[in-house]
Amino acid sequence: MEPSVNGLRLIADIGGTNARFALARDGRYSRLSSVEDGRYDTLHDALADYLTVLPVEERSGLAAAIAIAAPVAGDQITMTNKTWSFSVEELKRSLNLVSLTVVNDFAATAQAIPHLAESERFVVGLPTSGKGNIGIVGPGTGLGMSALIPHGADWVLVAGEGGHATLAASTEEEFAILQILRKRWTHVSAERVLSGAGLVNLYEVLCSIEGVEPLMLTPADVTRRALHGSDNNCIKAFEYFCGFLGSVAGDLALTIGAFGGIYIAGGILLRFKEAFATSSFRQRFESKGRFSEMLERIPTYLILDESPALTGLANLPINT
Ligand SMILES: Nc1ncnc2c1ncn2[C@@H]1O[C@H](COP(=O)(O)OP(=O)(O)OP(=O)(O)O)[C@@H](O)[C@H]1O
Repeated sequence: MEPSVNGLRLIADIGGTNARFALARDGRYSRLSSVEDGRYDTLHDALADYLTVLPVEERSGLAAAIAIAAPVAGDQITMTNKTWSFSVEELKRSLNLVSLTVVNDFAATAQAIPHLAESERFVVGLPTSGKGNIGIVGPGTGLGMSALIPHGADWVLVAGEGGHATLAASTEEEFAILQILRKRWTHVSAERVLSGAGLVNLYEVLCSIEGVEPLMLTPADVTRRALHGSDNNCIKAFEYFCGFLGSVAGDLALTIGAFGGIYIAGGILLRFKEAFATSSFRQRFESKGRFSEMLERIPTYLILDESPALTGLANLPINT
């Protein structure tokens, strides 16, 4: 990768709803700008708009690193929960960048973990520290998942698409919810309940179980009505959301042997850390039959930084 002319790195965290842009140098970033993706037709337009407000001396000869909510393999990238699609090579050329690195957004989030300040992670449950493999799971527009594996003094990033793995039920009530969701989609992935849209799906299913007509609610409406205690099905939707997340996070911990902990990212739960801490999340995380004792020793953290992927991109070991 070519270094930038002035040591600056353009970084961008592109989610299914929100895009965040900044300029990084020496592992830190500034000039943060957050916008809704919906304002632009293409990623090129969103990046070009950010670049135009930068002073000329900062915008020329830039190297760039982008974290995107999409599988990253090869030159052509297509976002999962958005219609944006682009060629890495063409984007680099059209924006006049000296280099462009594109990684999965949860790979960049994983890269941020060793750089998080104590104040940016909120412990949920009893164990407060651990050592070893780390798992990351994050409900936002979609459900991201990744792992960080220690390798000598370094880390190996593992980006996957675990949010699209099949969701399992652990109780009769969850089974009833899945039965209804299976009428909508033949494959019910974890993302169908563990995302903004997933909160609404849970609310609608709970209404249908009770035989009441659901209101047209946004994800933010569901959490607001849940936390105000004003709507029983919203309260239950939030509770099922946290319970399913505990189960999925526990599965990730078992799968990768995450003795270094599981980190919860994404733009939803950091707004509700107290309610999340008192939910069934941790009990469900540990509730893994004969392996409960193993889970009891694994810490779980909520990341309080809204875009840890930017910190990850600022620290990505590339030559800028
Ligand atoms: N107060 C809230 N309560 C519940 N959900 C919310 C709230 N505010 C926003 N959301 C939902 O959070 C989601 C956006 O999350 P986030 O900010 O992590 O977006 P993103 O980075 O674009 O997502 P992703 O990386 O998953 O593609 C949307 O589905 C939105 O409706």
